[in-house]
Amino acid sequence: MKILLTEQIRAADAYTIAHEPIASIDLMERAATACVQWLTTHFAANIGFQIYCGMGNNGGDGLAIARLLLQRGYRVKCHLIAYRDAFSPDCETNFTRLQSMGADVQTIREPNDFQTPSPDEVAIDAVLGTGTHRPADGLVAAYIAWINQLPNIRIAIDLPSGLPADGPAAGFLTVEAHITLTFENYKLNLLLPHTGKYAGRVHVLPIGLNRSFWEAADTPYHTIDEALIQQIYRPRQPFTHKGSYGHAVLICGSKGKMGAAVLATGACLRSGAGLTTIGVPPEGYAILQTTHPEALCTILDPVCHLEDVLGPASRYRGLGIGPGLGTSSLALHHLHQALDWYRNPMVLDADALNLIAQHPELLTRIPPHSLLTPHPKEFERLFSSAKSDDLERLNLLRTKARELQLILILKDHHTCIALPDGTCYFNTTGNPGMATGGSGDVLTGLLTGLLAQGYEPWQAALLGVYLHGLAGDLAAAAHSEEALLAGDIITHIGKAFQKIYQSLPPQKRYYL
Ligand SMILES: NC(=O)C1=CN([C@@H]2O[C@H](COP(=O)(O)OP(=O)(O)OC[C@H]3O[C@@H](n4cnc5c(N)ncnc54)[C@H](OP(=O)(O)O)[C@@H]3O)[C@@H](O)[C@H]2O)[C@@H](O)CC1
Ligand SMILES: Nc1ncnc2c1ncn2[C@@H]1O[C@H](COP(=O)(O)OP(=O)(O)O)[C@@H](O)[C@H]1O
Ligand SMILES: [K+]
Repeated sequence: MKILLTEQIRAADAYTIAHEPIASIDLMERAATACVQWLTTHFAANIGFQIYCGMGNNGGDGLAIARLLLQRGYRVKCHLIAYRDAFSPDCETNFTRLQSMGADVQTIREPNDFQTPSPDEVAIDAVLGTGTHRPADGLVAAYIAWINQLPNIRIAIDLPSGLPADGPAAGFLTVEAHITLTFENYKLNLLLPHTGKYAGRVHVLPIGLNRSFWEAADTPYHTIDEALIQQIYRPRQPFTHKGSYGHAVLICGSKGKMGAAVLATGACLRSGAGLTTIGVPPEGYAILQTTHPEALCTILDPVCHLEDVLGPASRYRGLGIGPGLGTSSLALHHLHQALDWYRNPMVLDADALNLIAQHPELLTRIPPHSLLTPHPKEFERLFSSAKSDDLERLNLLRTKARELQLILILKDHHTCIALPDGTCYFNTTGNPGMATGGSGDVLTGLLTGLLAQGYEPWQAALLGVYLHGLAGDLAAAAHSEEALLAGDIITHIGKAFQKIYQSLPPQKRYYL
């Protein structure tokens, strides 16, 4: 789904109002209703809400939420942060509607007016949304500093107040939300690490903005959604055999790091690849043969040529190299060999990327449309000009993907996939439980196995990253985020495939 920038969101809003037809006040009511539905599903009727509203449309949402919660019998106290003189028209309408119910709205004109709520009440932040275009100051800044020090749960509406939807945000004082209920789709700054951290857990609430406008909007940024995955994913067909699903080869592992090879192999096997061969150092042979009897195993010694031990490259449809490989001269030898032998799109991860960072001349030898899966540190090593600024790094990612004709997968909470045509896809599956050693090795195995099955490299990237996060979410649901192990992600790949399958429209569900 496309990620629209602030001006486009405003235009989508206006287009929906003109073409649906729906009045802007009714669109606000839809947004507030979606929030109230979420809130009443997650909070029992004895919970009290303190709602902090601004004077623009974000504030209008807050006032409408207050009215709808009151109508459902919740305890609600509403506060108007009077940081300017005039309401936006829809905000004023909702202010009047709330007052006409006899609701008490406290007007806050200066910092001394803030009243400390009871700690068990939920604070709703509806002061600023997508209208934010400058750092908060005055009363708004005082509100943000005040609310951030409360022990209460903070739920932001659309955006944490103070955070612009996109564009630079360094030095912007921002509400630190625990939960953000955002409308229609993610805003760019919710997906980037230095700004997204203010949003807490993000839930996207559809409010039915006009689809034809959305689809026509021009933006390089997308989120990977279920609809896109449904187009990519191909269920297996009956009259097929292991040769139909390709032969994957993994070159991984070194002494003390065979776990990475074991994890990558396990994920590759679970991806659905027809055959998986793993090339390991001599000391890894017994380990791999024991842990994964389903995989073929070949010893790669210091003098071997891949052609001699693995046969012609044309036998394979996917190659993954890097997890646990180390950066020794032997590892470098294997990387050179892989680049000479296998001339099709491959997956490069971990130590393969560290070796390339040490020998940048190798970058131009990588087959076009290969998948590189750096985490932020590896990305920085690869492209030393990488900055810590999120937007600069995002631009660099896109530039390098275009320049080198590679698929760059920058792993993070919202992994970002930059394609050679300059488009970017952010993943929305996955959770912090996956911040544990070996999760990335699992991704490499999955991606290699999908390439082997004949998915186009961009399809393998999007499906693999989504599936990896989904398996991680299912694993976290089973084990908790804390106790999640990389191996649990592999165990849940099957359930993740089933979930994708079950989401398909009936005409694409060939088996039950
Ligand atoms: N399109 C949708 O999907 C729908 C959107 N809806 C809702 O509308 C929200 C956007 O509302 P909005 O445009 O009225 O802006 P909002 O964020 O309320 O700010 C108000 C004004 O504050 C000002 N201002 C800016 N920065 C500031 C600062 N740092 N400190 C102080 N003031 C600052 C600035 O005014 P200016 O300074 O330019 O005069 C700005 O115009 C959106 O987030 C969503 O909640 C839904 O109701 C319906 C569907
Ligand atoms: N907080 C998080 N939220 C979602 N996914 C995460 C989070 N932390 C890590 N991950 C995912 O886990 C994987 C970690 O990869 P990596 O750092 O290479 O691990 P390793 O080298 O230990 O295998 C990536 O796919 C990343 O997106
Ligand atoms: K807000």
